[in-house]
Amino acid sequence: SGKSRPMRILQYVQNTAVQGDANSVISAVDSYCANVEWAMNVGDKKGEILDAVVLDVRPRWVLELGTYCGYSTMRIARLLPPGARLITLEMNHHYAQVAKQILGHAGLDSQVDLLVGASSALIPQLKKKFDMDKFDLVFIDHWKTSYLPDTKLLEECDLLASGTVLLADNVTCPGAPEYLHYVRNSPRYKSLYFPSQLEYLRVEDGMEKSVFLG
Ligand SMILES: Nc1ncnc2c1ncn2CCCCCNC(=O)c1cc(-c2ccc(F)cc2)cc(O)c1O
Ligand SMILES: [Mg+2]
Repeated sequence: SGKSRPMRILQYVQNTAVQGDANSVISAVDSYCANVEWAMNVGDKKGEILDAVVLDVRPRWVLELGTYCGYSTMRIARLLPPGARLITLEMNHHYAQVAKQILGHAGLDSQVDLLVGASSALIPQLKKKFDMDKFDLVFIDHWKTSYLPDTKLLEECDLLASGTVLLADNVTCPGAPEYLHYVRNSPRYKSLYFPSQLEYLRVEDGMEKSVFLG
């Protein structure tokens, strides 16, 4: 039942996870997608790399590009210091609707602002909309061909400070070759590859952590 894959994930979460317990919601999504049907969440293996980066950065302002069902949104939001904010951008209204409900089940909706629209249209509005200046952490997980143009847009909009961390999912599979070439060759970034596996599968993937040098 459930018309779409995100809807089926939401129903499984509502039927099995403990309301208000983010870790039980994360585990429910992982067990559904590992055992019932695959979905493009960052997953539990790469999720541990994401967790480690969030804990190391202790960010006040976080931007996520590509929400999907809100899985990585939850992983980030549950580790934020008090008063920190996570802004997540999702193109697809249906995905955004499901993500809102999954975040609500986890009790994490107060730290998260979910905007629906194209990242290229929304990024230039963020400073004014949220009265903020720079992001401390950006998690990039949307269209793989948008990684590079949106990184350049973040630079142009003066949303990156010296020390801002960009963490990009899927740089090996499906791959983001132009993005990788840019962050690995630009003198404005210090880049490091974290090898891992594609979510729920024995396929190589990895995440690229790139620190903006200003
Ligand atoms: N606000 C915005 N602006 C622009 N684009 C926006 C957006 N909001 C959303 N999108 C559009 C993102 C659509 C989903 C992006 N993610 C992916 O496409 C993705 C694909 C795989 C995959 C791997 C192996 C396979 F065989 C098949 C698929 C794995 C992943 O971890 C992925 O993140
Ligand atoms: Mg991904």
